[in-house]
Amino acid sequence: MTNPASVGLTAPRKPAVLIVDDAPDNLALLRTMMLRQGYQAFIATSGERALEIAQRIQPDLVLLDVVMPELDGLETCRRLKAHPLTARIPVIFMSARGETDDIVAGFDIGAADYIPKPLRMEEVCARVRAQLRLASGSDAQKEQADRLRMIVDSMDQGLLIVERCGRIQYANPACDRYLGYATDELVGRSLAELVARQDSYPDDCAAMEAIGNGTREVLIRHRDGGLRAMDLTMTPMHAADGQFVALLHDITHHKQSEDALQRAAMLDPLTRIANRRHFDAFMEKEWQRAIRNAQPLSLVVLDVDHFKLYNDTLGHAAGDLCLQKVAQALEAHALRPTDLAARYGGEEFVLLFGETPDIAASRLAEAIRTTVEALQLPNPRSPTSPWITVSVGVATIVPTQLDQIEQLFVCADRAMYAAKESGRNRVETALAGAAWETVRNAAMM
Ligand SMILES: Nc1nc2c(ncn2[C@@H]2O[C@H](COP(=O)(O)OP(=O)(O)OP(=O)(O)O)[C@@H](O)[C@H]2O)c(=O)[nH]1
Repeated sequence: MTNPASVGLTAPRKPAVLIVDDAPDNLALLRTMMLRQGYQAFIATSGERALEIAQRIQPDLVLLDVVMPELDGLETCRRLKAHPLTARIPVIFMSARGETDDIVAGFDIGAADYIPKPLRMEEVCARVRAQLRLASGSDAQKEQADRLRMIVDSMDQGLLIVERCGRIQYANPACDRYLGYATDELVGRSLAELVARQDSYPDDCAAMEAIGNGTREVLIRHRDGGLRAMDLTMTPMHAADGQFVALLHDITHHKQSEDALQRAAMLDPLTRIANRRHFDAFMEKEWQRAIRNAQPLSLVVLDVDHFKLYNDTLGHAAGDLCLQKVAQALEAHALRPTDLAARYGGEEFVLLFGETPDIAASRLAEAIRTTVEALQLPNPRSPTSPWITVSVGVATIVPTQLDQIEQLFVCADRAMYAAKESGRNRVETALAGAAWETVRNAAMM
């Protein structure tokens, strides 16, 4: 029943009471009483007429005589309850018969109350008042429930009501999109099952405890088998002990762009190989690992020969392309997870080879040098070669806590400059044994 007064959208209107009785005296008396109570009063002298009026005006209450010719009160009430427009209108029976069967039958078909005849007007008024109060209360409740349902149904976030052990009691329509299951398929499943976990828990309760209260980032197993990154917020429902409201917010796109940003921050934009920042961080980790495992670490520093001439002859754009090709050739030689090729700046590149002794590193450096030369990128004015070539310095160390990364760079740089000085397009290896000790001692002084 949509009584605008209970919705609170318009000015309160007087409750409307439909009085149905085949006795005109009764009708007149009741009508007067209802008007005096401040209600609108409508009258009908037969069941058929009552049904018509009720559908048209949808009163807030019907006072219905049981004994009437043709359509009696019981049948009228049954039809009122069967019609969607009038089903929720409270009906109070009035009957002189007072027989238990009638009273029971009346309540069974949905009557709200029963008043025996002869009518005592004060009692009639009190019962009408009570029923109107009840009806307006349940209207307001329904209104509130409808509004809540509308909000939950139209939410973009997934909302679940979950028991302490993770059993899902309710899921809103957004969960379908988030998890790939229709809402009724989710009811009864365990939320813990849907959350991908690294560790194993003895049971779902333990898993739910691990998920815990508050917001955390989780990977949700979608029905299609894929994993989706989501924020899961678990809030205990104080009104329902042991139950939680779980809110799911998809952050996959956010995570993807975050990952893309992170990856971009590690790459050199021109050559798409690692940049200096990434290389330095990688070097730091490999350095510490080499100390722990007492393993050799080799650094290769590489500089393009006569690159200024190349740029001046063929233009800066061709120079950029050349650097990209050299970078690809380098990266093709950094194959292990402990290897990394990076552009260190300008036309200078570096490669780190973890767990690689000097002989193997020199061989790798030589392979890189020949690969670049074999690219046959013409460098027409180079006095060294008709092609682009590189000068390469290699340094190897088994680092200890006493050593510093800079020492290794200094050695590899010196070797690279030595390669330049001795004619370019060659590999020079720095510091074996005593020579390395000289640098090590010099660094410690
Ligand atoms: N096209 C291009 N050129 C660059 C880039 N970064 C540095 N260069 C150029 O690389 C050249 C390096 O020149 P130099 O340091 O004089 O050395 P070089 O000509 O290679 O001579 P050697 O190293 O002695 O063999 C300069 O002309 C820089 O402008 C870049 O990103 N793109």
